[in-house]
Amino acid sequence: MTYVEREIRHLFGKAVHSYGLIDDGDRIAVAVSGGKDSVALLYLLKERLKYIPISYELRAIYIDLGFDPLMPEKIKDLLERLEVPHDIILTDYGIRAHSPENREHPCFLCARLRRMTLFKRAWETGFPKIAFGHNQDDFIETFFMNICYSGQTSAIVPKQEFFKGKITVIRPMALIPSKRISRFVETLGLPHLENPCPSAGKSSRIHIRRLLQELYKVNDKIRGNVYRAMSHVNLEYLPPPLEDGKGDRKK
Ligand SMILES: Nc1ncnc2c1ncn2[C@@H]1O[C@H](COP(=O)(O)OP(=O)(O)OP(=O)(O)O)[C@@H](O)[C@H]1O
Repeated sequence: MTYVEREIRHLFGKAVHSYGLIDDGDRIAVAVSGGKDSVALLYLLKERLKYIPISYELRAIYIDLGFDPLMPEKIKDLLERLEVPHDIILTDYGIRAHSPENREHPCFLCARLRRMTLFKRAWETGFPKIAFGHNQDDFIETFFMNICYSGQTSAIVPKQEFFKGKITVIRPMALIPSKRISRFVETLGLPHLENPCPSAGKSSRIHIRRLLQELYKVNDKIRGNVYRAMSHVNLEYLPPPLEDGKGDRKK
């Protein structure tokens, strides 16, 4: 086994255990876009079943966004090669998000519609736990995006409940940097597809990504430190909200 394979399996297992992501008997819908992250996620979730004492059921869900008519067939082929039962849902969300009818950023509308459809299908098919392929860089970039563009300290989380616990979202790739996933996918020769979205690689996230890459070049500990900083918050050394009026943080 290569170093990257060992490393990825270790980080994946660490996230699953530390954040309590998977229970015996879970029925997990895996949100698969066909990109490297979600393909690696599906592969790792399936592979783990062979050597862990608990069991769970997997079902992949792909939401086609209407950009490329060949995509659904390509995804079907990919999911058949990975031997995972799947649902392919055809929509025009990507096209609608890029049409003049939409006044907001295409990514906002598209992501919202995609998520709603994913939740609905997962719930209807009896797979109330949904796994997403967000990697460690996605966590960090979202953290900086929210600070820079929304003025709030928040990010995405490894485990989150919706609708009073009816749906649980998990992100088992939380501790794995994007580049390591690419290396893993290439080493194992896992099938994956390019994202056909015209906005892919054009969002304001790219500026943040470039900035962070520069920082990581200076010191490779920065990535891990930023990730840790998201769960080590010292509120006493952060200014209270201005609207509070008393200079105190509400208890
Ligand atoms: N069209 C889709 N259908 C189903 N799930 C999706 C789709 N697009 C994205 N997802 C899910 O949302 C996660 C984050 O989406 P994002 O657009 O940030 O993809 P990404 O970082 O390029 O990941 P990937 O390499 O898996 O495409 C994906 O890893 C996947 O789990």
